[in-house]
Amino acid sequence: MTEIIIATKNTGKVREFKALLEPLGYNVISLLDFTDSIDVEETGATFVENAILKAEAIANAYHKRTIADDSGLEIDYLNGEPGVYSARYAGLHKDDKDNLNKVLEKLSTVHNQQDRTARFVCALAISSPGEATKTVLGTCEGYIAEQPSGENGFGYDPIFIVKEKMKTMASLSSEEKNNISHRAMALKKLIELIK
Ligand SMILES: O=c1[nH]c(=O)c2ncn([C@@H]3O[C@H](COP(=O)(O)OP(=O)(O)OP(=O)(O)O)[C@@H](O)[C@H]3O)c2[nH]1
Ligand SMILES: [Mg+2]
Repeated sequence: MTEIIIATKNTGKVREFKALLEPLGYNVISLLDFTDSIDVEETGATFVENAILKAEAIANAYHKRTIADDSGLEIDYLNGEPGVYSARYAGLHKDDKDNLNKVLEKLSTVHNQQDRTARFVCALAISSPGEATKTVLGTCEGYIAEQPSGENGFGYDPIFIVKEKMKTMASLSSEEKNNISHRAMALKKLIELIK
């Protein structure tokens, strides 16, 4: 089995990467498997810049092939917010519920669905010792719901209505999400690039 590090501490992401990569023969390890893992500051202005920062820092620290994911939600009415600040939108304590409530609050006067358009974006960077870093981008279009629904997924999934399904991401099964998500789209491109 080919071992690959996913440079994340986000349990939702780890679960999805395992489901997507293990059937292809990859042994997925994440920063949750290291007791001494380093924290990489996300100082980039874009998802791609942050994914590169995380992938290169972890590949250099552990001398192994590493994929990093920087992702988030872009809401058109809010000029692209929360964007790269998605994880820490309501503060550095990084609470999913507080983050999605802040979004609902900011859109509380906007009732026309056409004014609530949004997309999930996922940038992946892959860094291997001695090789140039490669990046890809995946997106998933939708709308912000007026209230949360669904129990699956993580983050903003309960308030993100997937355009293709007209259901919230959190109402989809993990198999359905992993067929259409921003992360799945990006990973498909990355696998083409590295195989
Ligand atoms: O509902 C969601 N479904 C998704 O599929 C999804 N993907 C990303 N996000 C949001 O965007 C932040 C990423 O920020 P992020 O890339 O910096 O990750 P993170 O800080 O959570 O972990 P790490 O990978 O940096 O260790 C996350 O925390 C979430 O709030 C998602 N929300
Ligand atoms: Mg982060």
